[in-house]
Amino acid sequence: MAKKKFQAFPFQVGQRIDLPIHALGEGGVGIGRFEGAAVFVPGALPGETVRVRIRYLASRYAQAELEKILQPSPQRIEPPCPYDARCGGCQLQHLSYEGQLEVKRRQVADCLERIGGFENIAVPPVMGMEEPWQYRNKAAFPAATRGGEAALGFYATGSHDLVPVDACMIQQPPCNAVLSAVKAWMRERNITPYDEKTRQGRLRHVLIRTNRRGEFMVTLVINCQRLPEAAALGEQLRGLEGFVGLALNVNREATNAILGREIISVCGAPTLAEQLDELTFSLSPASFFQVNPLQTEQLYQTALSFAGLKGDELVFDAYCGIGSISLFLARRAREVIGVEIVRAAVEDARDNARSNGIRNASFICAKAEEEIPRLLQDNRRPDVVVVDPPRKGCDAALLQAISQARIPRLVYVSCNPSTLARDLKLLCGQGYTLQKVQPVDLFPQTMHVETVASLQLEL
Ligand SMILES: C[S@@+](CC[C@H](N)C(=O)[O-])C[C@H]1O[C@@H](n2cnc3c(N)ncnc32)[C@H](O)[C@@H]1O
Repeated sequence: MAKKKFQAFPFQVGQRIDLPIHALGEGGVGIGRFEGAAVFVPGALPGETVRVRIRYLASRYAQAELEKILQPSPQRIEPPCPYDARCGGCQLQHLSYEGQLEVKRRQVADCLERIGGFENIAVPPVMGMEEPWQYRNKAAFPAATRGGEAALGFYATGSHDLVPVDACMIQQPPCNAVLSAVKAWMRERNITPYDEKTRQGRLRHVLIRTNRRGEFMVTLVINCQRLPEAAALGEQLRGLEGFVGLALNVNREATNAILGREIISVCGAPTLAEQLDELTFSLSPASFFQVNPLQTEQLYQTALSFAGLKGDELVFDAYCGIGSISLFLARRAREVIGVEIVRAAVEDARDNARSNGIRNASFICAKAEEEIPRLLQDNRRPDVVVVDPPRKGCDAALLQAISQARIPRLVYVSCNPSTLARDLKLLCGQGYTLQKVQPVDLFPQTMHVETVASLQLEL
């Protein structure tokens, strides 16, 4: 059954209206209201008045195309990246960095108020970067044929249309030189890009992982079992400063997942090392790792300070990934137990603990919502629980178990302010008080924001 349209849209498709923009929504889309109806306008900024053409009426909102900026925001700037209008990677390059941080602060405050019902919580300024460029340590460039030529680039927003790129301004420096070398090799060796429709072509993605020491590792995701020409690429990459390794990843499935299971080393080392604070992490092509190491240190230091550890605590780290937060905490706690659903990440976490000489952190491969209640039933009572769930937030069963066990302190690290606000509301309905929140900018030029919240059990 077709969804009922908003009762009284005061306009029709194709109509032009002038609209003040008051907020940014998901994906950095400007939001305005016209006679009560919400209108989404890509490219428009809060504080602007814009002329738009209505393109689409959904059940509760309209989408419109920006035709003219009648009154620009003082925070509007010329996007420095030449691919900005087409590439789907960044959404906020047309907004000054100061403006980006304020938009993110307001987004967190708005979710806490609207979804969480927290009216009196002060959201401090977002912890931003001094230099909000060249921060990413990982890029996955899809390959495709464009204009009869093999190309690497990024997809346009909401599509699989490749925008060929020569350089990306948010990647750490070695990435762009490596990208050029791989593209030259593709042309010289006639490496055919994968075609999603025909499922023909050999190269699907090029993954470039870098670190703050200027080192890099390349993984070619291929739609075949072997790629003999990769040896020649290995030779060329060895000539670039910072080369660590080249690997193949076989992915022959008709899937949107970038990586397949099999990884074959071509030359060099199979992992790249990255340092966070004094901890060293060894990253294989498939390992999850935060993409902005400098800001990850800020995020984890904030979580650590919110945890208020004195040295004799037992801490649970739910959704621990490769154990990076756990290892940060373990240096200040008696014991840390991390719980993570992905087996390979748990193995990485154990290796990382070993290689950093940390003996008081252990890792369990399980669903947090099942394992943590089990640990609590076995009388393992933590002093602090840290949670860092995926975008959908924590499973309600986990939050229920934590509050029933009356765990004194909780630190919530979140990549989604909406689900954070939902979960904080639930916890505060069960005896916790929200003490403070701190947003941290791990993804400059994009709409994403991380937030750390601290909760205390009311006595
Ligand atoms: C946002 S990441 C956090 C990773 C880690 N704390 C870090 O900072 O690198 C969320 C993690 O939760 C894991 N995960 C997803 N669902 C889970 C579940 N039900 N139980 C345990 N872990 C889960 C994912 O595999 C992922 O590693």
